[in-house]
Amino acid sequence: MSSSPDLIELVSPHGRARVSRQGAQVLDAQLQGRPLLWLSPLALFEAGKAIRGGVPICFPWFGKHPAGLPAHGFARNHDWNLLEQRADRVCFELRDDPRSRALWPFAFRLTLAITLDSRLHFDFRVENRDTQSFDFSYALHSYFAVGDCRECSLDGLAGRLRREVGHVTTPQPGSIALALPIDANFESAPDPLALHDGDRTIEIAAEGMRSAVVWNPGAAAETVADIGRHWPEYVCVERGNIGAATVTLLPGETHRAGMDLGWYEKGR
Ligand SMILES: O=P(O)(O)OC[C@H]1O[C@@H](O)[C@H](O)[C@@H](O)[C@@H]1O
Repeated sequence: MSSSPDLIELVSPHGRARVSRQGAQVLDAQLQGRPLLWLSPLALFEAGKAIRGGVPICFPWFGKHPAGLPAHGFARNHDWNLLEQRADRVCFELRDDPRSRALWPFAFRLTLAITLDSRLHFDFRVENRDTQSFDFSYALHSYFAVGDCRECSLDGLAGRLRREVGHVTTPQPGSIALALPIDANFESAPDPLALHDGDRTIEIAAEGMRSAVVWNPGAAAETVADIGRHWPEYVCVERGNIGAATVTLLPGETHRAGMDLGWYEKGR
């Protein structure tokens, strides 16, 4: 990918990250010399289309829309305004405009501040600027860079209700082994999650985001144009508020939430 004014590079003594103004999307990040987030080598950079990798923001709905509107909402496809930029921090906003109102008829303001220190922090706010209340769901859809997803496992969701199309909803019995494909929603997942990737553990902590989604399509993604043979290189573990955790905001109210990503060596 060539450098462009729409691409911002964050640098700290602990690592670096690249952020796209489209979607206020972190595209990739390295911490302590190792990749934390995965950007597909086959990612297509087409204006207004979702970029495969990093941390897209799904808003104001999550997943497929019942009326066929764009999956995961529009926030990831729109250019956000740059509010603040420092070496290790960037802050963006997205406000409603005629394009957003054609899809979701509300006045709103989102802000996303991304800070890189020894971890990667996201501070996400949604403000209702309308005269009526609205509901929304959202997720910070992180693609983590792993050695081989089939050898990874995820801890932190044991006992939480696991919802998956075509499966009975039951409590998650223990660790999730990512050797098998999964596309599961956990509407309540209050604890930090631990993604085990070989000799390291990636920690995914959130505040004010009750839900988690785990998506690992396995070999079925071979036919997806912007994933192809690279499917073993990532695991998606998302945090947000979806389903029963959908947020309602009255006029003038603001929803605040955060996510914090990092990794440590096993047996530290
Ligand atoms: O291809 P998209 O729109 O980015 O979605 C990717 C995946 O995103 C996940 O969050 C969903 O749970 C999956 O069902 C979906 O396939």
